[in-house]
This record gives sequence, C-alpha cells and structure tokens, in this order.
Amino acid sequence: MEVKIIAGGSGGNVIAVRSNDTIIIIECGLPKTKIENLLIQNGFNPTDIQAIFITHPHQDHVQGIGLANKYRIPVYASEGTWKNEKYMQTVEEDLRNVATVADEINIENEFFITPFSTHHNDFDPFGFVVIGDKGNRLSICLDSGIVDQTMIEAMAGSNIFIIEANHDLDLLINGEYHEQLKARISSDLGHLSNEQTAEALAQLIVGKGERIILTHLSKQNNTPELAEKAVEDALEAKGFERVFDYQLEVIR
Ligand SMILES: O=c1ccn([C@@H]2O[C@H](COP(=O)(O)O)[C@@H](O)[C@H]2O)c(=O)[nH]1
Repeated sequence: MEVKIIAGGSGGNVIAVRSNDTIIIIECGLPKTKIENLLIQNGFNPTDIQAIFITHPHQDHVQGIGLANKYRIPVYASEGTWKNEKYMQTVEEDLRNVATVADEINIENEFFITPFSTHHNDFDPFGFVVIGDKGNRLSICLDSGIVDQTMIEAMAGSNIFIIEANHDLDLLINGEYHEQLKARISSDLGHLSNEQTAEALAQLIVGKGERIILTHLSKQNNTPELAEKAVEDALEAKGFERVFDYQLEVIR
C-alpha cells in the first residue's frame, strides 16, 4: 500500500493511497486543478481514483471536491458532513454516499475503510481506518480536539498512522492569534497539540516498526522539531526508540 500526503495543513489537505491499480483519496482540500496537478506530479492518475473520503467539510479539507464530478468518483462522508451546502452539496447526487461508524466500505476488494468519530467544530467529523494490501492498516486522524478511548480502540493495531500534531501549546498561548481563536484551537472541538498526539501514539505504538506521519502542523504555532520531540519523548518513555521500533516523518 502506497501512502502519500499530497498536501497538509490549514492551507489544504489531500492524502492519496494506492493498492495495486486502485487509488483512494482522503480529503480534497485544495482547488480542484491544483489537486489534479499535484496528483499527476506524484504519479497518481486522477482517472484511477475509485473513491474519495472526507473527514469534515471545512475549506482546507473539501474545497476541491469538484474533482468528484469531473472524474465521476463516489464520495463517502458522514450524514452531518453532507449537510454542508457550500461544498458537499455541489457533488452530483448519484456520487453521494452516507457513511457511518458501523460501516466497512469495500473499494474494489483492494481497500476496506471504516470511519470513526472524531471531535471537531462541525457536525459528525470522521477519521478513517483503511485496510489495504499485504495486511497494511492505515489510521487517519486529522482535526480533532481530543483523542478519546473509542478513537484509540479504532486505530489500535495499525502499522501506519497519519495524525495531526497541530500546535505546541506554549507557542499557541503566547502567540499572536486572538484569544477566541486560541480558545477554539485548544478546546475539545479544536486541534491536537503535540502533547495530545504524543500521548495518543504512546497508547498506539507497540514497537513493530510502525510508520508515523505527523501532519496538519500550524505554521504559526508549531515546528517540525517540536512535534517530533514530543512524540520521541513520549515513545522513549514507553521504551521505544526511533528507527529501531518505529519510523517518524513530519509533513506539514
Ligand atoms: O487566522 C486564522 C488562522 C487559523 N485559523 C484556524 O485555526 C486553526 C489552526 O490553524 P493553523 O494554521 O494550523 O494554526 C484552523 O482551524 C484554522 O482554520 C483561523 O480561523 N484564522
């Protein structure tokens, strides 16, 4: 299973996953033409995309959803996400699929995708567990104010994790965002801090060489070094050493 973060962060999120000739996309958070160009540059032919999954309907996750109509790609999202008029309701009706946390969505017998509930400031946001070829299990957790035990249980056993590490709490608190925005970001319906992400990973990693990709880092309130250090420290406390026990990448 090939996993590629095409774009990450509050400027726009797009993740491409390939198993044999089947491609799925998680998020369409850039303008449509930009997504097409970046996919092609990264070796993903848009005509091979068999499904699009959307976590929640904020602009940086969905603004390029027009890709679905252009290539006739089915889109999967929660009932709450489909209520979004600006983006989601532009998807042609026959391409719309309402997903629930009980589902195991079969895409061409190559991918089996199960949504799980996250905590963000919109209706019914999702994360996804993607089971692909060769026993690969990918967990995707973006934009969530907390990681609760149900989320941990959903993601447990994965060998690849794409998880947001949005901010360093000190940088956020002492930074230049206005107080209301700081409160929203650090709330239970906001974004994950480095420490929250590290704590979650400390519960999830078992030292079998898992691949961790930290993403959705704030340009204002985080650095790759701070995010990596928080995760390394938490995993070291569990007795795990980077490279030997797990791999760690940061893609803003
Ligand atoms: O001026 C702004 C900047 C950011 N936001 C929202 O805050 C969070 C975190 O953003 P980062 O860029 O990762 O710091 C995200 O939801 C942004 O949309 C904002 O509302 N106004």
